[in-house]
Amino acid sequence: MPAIETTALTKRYGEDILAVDGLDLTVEEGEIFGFLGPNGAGKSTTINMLLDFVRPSEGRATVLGYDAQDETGAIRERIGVLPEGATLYERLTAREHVEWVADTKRSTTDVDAILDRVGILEDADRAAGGFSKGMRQRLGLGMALVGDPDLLILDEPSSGLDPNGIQDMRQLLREEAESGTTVFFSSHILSEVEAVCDRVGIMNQGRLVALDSIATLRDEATGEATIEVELASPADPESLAVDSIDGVRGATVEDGAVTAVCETPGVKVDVVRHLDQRATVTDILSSDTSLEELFNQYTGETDALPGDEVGTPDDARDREPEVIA
Ligand SMILES: Nc1ncnc2c1ncn2[C@@H]1O[C@H](COP(=O)(O)OP(=O)(O)OP(=O)(O)O)[C@@H](O)[C@H]1O
Repeated sequence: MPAIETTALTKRYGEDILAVDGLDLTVEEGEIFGFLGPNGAGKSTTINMLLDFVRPSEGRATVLGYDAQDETGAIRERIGVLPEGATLYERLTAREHVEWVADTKRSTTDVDAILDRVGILEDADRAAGGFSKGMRQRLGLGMALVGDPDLLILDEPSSGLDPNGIQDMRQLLREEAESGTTVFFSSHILSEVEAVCDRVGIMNQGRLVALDSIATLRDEATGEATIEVELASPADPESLAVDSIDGVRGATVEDGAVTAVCETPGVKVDVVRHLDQRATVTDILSSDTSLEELFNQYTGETDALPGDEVGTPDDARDREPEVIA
């Protein structure tokens, strides 16, 4: 049974806004799934439909096998949720917040252990009203962990966290997944999800434009890679003949520095071997498609767009103007 399954899930706001456009998505049990997309892509709206905070215009969704609209009680008991901008009660302490969720879920969870896991045990008896953004986020995450949920749904979980907090959060998500919990979380930063996710889905303008592991998405992207090789002494470009290497799109030789643009990252090794036979290589600098470039390719920010079975950014860009960004 998939942890989450949506079928043609659609949400319109009024006549003009198509926030989620026929989403078909399956998240398997035990996965850490990153739900990516730029601002306004439809991530929160999708999550809100899974949680029945928002009713779909069309289509349906199941969560842990239950209908997301008709069986919300059964779902709530088994999931943990960190909604976007989680609301806290200013006068309640951190401990009282977690206890309150435990009561609602009829869970005998160890409240202190949870507060410790999210790094706010020392502040357990302070009112949440005085908490920083990061502490609020940690508390929200703690509330989501109550009752050892089978599925965690987290909307932008690292929002407001400092680098240490982001690191702690990643660790916590990994631990949860190791214990069998499915983790579904949204983010608009690709590098943030790369460290923890098994698969990612990239949303753009309400549609899923990519769905795979980041490694595969990288392969499907342009794959272009650049290598710079420093030689011990200036060399004659003709004698180096870097252009003649299979898979090299273009090369420049300036004094002792050779720069080659390769069709795929694998060609970089051929360039180094080739040069090493003709000159003395003293240094190598290499770069692949950056995560940001990759993300931009899928969300239509550049001209070089990778194809994808699920849909392409071209489709997204070509749609009718009533579809908002
Ligand atoms: N209640 C609403 N009424 C009208 N439009 C809405 C409403 N909620 C969301 N939208 C619109 O739907 C689109 C998708 O928004 P959504 O919040 O789902 O995007 P997102 O991917 O979560 O973005 P972000 O990363 O900024 O949180 C946006 O254009 C947004 O303005």
